[in-house]
Amino acid sequence: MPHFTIEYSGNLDRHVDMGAVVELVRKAAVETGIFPLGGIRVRAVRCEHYAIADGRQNYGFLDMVLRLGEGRDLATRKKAGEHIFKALSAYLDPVFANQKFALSFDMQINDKETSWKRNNIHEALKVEALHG
Ligand SMILES: O=C(O)C/C(=C\C=C(/O)C(=O)O)C(=O)O
Repeated sequence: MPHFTIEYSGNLDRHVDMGAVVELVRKAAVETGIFPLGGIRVRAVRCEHYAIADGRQNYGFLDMVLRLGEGRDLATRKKAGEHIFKALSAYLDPVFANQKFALSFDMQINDKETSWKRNNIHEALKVEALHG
C-alpha cells in the first residue's frame, strides 16, 4: 500500500477514460509527497451490477478508497486527500455536467500488526535514482 481502489458504475465507460483516471490519481498521490513512490498502486474496477438512489439506470457513481499505513497525522492525511480529490473531481466535471453522478473518496488506515508486504519496487527505484 498505499492502495487506491476505484469502483465505478459500468455506464461511465462511455464517457470516462479510466486509464487516464488511474494515472491522474497516481500523479496526484505522488504530488502530495507523503507516500513512498514504490508503494503507490491505483486500480479501477468496473461494476457491471449496481443500484443507485431510486433505481434509475442512468445514474452513475465512482467511489475511491485509499488504504494506507499508520504514522501520518490527521492534518497531513486531510491535506493529501483534498489534493487528490480536487484533481479527480475536476477531471470528472464533464460527467457531472452530462449526467447524475456521485463521487466519493475515503481513507482507511491499516493496522500495522496485521499488515504484511513484500515489494522490490522500492529497491529498483533507489538503484535507478543512483545510476539513472
Ligand atoms: O505502510 C503501509 O501499510 C502502506 C504504505 C506503504 C507501503 C509500501 O511502501 C509497500 O507496500 O511497499 C504507506 O506508506 O502507507
